[in-house]
Amino acid sequence: MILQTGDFVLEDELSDRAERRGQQRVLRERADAPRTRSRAAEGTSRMDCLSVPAERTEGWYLSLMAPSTKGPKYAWLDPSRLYCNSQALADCVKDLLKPFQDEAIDLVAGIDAMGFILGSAVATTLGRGFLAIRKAGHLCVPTRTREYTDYSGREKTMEVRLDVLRPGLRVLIVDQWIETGGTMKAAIQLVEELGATVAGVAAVAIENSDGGRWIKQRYRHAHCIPERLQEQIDKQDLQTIRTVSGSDR
Ligand SMILES: O=P(O)(O)OC[C@H]1O[C@H](OP(=O)(O)OP(=O)(O)O)[C@H](O)[C@@H]1O
Ligand SMILES: Nc1ncnc2[nH]cnc12
Repeated sequence: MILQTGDFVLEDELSDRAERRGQQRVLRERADAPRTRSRAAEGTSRMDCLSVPAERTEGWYLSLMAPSTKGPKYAWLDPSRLYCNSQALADCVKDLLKPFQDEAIDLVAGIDAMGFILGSAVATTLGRGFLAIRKAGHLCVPTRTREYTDYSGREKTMEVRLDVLRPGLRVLIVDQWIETGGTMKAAIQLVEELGATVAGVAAVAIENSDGGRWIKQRYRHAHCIPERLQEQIDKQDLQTIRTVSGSDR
């Protein structure tokens, strides 16, 4: 299968990650793409990451995500580009908070690393504090740790300090993305093992993987993917990152 996104095509190609998912996409420059611009230059001229459309349709800011040009060992999209746009970040946070309007939340926990950005924006908007759930090896205080495996297939460890979470505390856990769900599931376990309650889970996207569904079935959750795009996210096949909002900006 070949999908076109502006001057790039996404081609099927074999790899470890592809074998796990049964398919693979790698960005390649289109043969008919203008030759005068470098890929990096194309990335910046393709879409001004600071501009805001006159009409902000549902999920408009998703078009600001940059696709991976680095291959299967990397996350397939990079939402960090949408955080550069203050309106996009504000709208993303607003969307993530919609399901929690009537929910008591005492604290927002964000997962290392990109979950810190979104999580702290959510916490500030909500007027709550922020707890960092860290990849192991950084906290210089007593912690509880948990092993997990994420989309990369690698075994990892995350940890949280022991002196914040306690029974009765309602926590919203935020991360950038849920792919296999391994990372979020480990964070949920840490929060619950320390006696606190998971009030909900929020991420830019929650893929309908086994782990993603496990989370969706058990916890109040929020994400930013309009229903019509969820299938493309699940197939890791977002057909156009430039025009998801309906406007070719
Ligand atoms: O659902 P999973 O398969 O467990 O994957 C989800 C995790 O992967 C990404 O982080 P990543 O480790 O790629 O990058 P980061 O440390 O920069 O946030 C994402 O932000 C989640 O934390
Ligand atoms: N940021 C991300 N984008 C796409 N897929 C991911 N899987 C894990 N993190 C991801």
